[in-house]
Amino acid sequence: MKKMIIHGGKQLSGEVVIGGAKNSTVALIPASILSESKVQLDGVPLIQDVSNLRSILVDMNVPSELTGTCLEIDPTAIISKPLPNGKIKSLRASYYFMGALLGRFGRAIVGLPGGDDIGPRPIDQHIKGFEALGATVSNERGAMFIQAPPEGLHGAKIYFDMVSVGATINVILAAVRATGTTTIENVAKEPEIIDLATFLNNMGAKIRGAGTDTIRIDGVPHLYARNSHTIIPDRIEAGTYLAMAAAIGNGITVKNIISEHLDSFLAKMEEIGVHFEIVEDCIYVYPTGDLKMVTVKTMPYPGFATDLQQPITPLLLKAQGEGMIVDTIYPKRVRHVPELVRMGANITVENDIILLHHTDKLQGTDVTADEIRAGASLMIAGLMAEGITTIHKVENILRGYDRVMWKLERLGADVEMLNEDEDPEDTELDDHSLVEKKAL
Ligand SMILES: CC(=O)N[C@H]1[C@@H](OP(=O)(O)OP(=O)(O)OC[C@H]2O[C@@H](n3ccc(=O)[nH]c3=O)[C@H](O)[C@@H]2O)O[C@H](CO)[C@@H](O)[C@@H]1O
Ligand SMILES: C=C(OP(=O)(O)O)C(=O)O
Repeated sequence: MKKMIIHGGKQLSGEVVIGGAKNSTVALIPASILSESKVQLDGVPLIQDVSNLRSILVDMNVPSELTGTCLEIDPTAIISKPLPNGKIKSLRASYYFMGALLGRFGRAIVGLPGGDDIGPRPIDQHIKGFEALGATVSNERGAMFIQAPPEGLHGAKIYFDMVSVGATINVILAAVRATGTTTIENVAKEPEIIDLATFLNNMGAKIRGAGTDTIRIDGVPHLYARNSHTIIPDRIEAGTYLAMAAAIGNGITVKNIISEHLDSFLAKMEEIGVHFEIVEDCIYVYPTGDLKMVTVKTMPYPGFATDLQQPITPLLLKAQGEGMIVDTIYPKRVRHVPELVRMGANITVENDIILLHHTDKLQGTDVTADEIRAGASLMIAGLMAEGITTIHKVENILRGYDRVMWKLERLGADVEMLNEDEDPEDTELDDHSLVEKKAL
């Protein structure tokens, strides 16, 4: 286990470049096994989730090579193998191997995914989609057994009961090589879904409507990757650095952003009173003055992302007045609150609503990152706080934030990462080599 030590209170400035979207990448890597030729992804974030997915590919005889941020995946000698345990449990998005294996081989045995504790995360809509395509699905000792009929999957009309990113992607992966036409209604509209559809269409798939409420897929028998695919920038990483820039920045430019993907977040920043300027794919955040407290309500895209409610919280603590955060996607996503309270934040949770009050100053202390965005929230709070903040379970941050230590240091932050049992005097770990070491 690792810990991050932050010597807080230093104003940050300069530039930070956003990496490829985690939530695209973790779908694109499983999707690559649908190709019958080599796949190349550009702009891959250097995160633990990517290392873990690559290690799952190895179990299927799919080698991959990471050069800088370019990942080449060779699925040409793939073998159909059950994946009931192991790395599957290490991340949520491993469930995309259900749809991808079903689409490629007509069968999948995949362990139930692990991942962050952010409240209940059922997969009933994924299963409903697979069944509509003709598959039989059973849960045996913690693994999903999914089997297409002897004649293969067939197109179907599917209506999701709720908007789900994961179910939308998983059913696309299964349906893309099915016979006939699949129509999925009430789908998620996230940019990462458009990214996946673009990737698959460039391999010969016929997917229309990604980014709208209804997706139509005409199944094709084979898919071949021919060009390299550049992953869209991570809008959640971008929002995290924008919130950090507003909270503790003395003028920061966040580069490689598609600002339209952050419309609801940027509207909220304006409402709070943050001044920023958008120039092409960069956003410059001015040092902030007086800020106004607001209410944040998370919604499916294009609404305010649940993944950004925690990163924006420390900034809101600087605002005058009282505010609240209502997470309609994950109402139990409040693991950061008791930790922020230990840092002196005036924040409470009542009936799953986070109540925010102006907080004059935060004080560094020992806190734990129980999940990725709670970790981001604590990281920003630690940078704002007086004294030293030690964040435990920092792996939860590294699983989804590209080269975070290096990026923070370049902004002028005084941060270091150590093994749990090490003293600050011992050798410091660097996040890049940490992730790289684990990459294959
Ligand atoms: C890898 C990835 O892209 N992760 C994102 C994805 O997670 P993920 O795809 O798991 O989240 P979903 O969009 O599926 O979840 C949305 C809501 O639907 C519920 N639900 C979902 C599926 C289902 O079968 N049944 C059901 O009840 C969930 O409990 C949740 O309340 O979208 C979330 C919501 O934007 C983000 O926080 C995650 O960062
Ligand atoms: C909850 C998240 O991711 P995952 O779905 O991979 O757990 C997240 O990125 O905030």
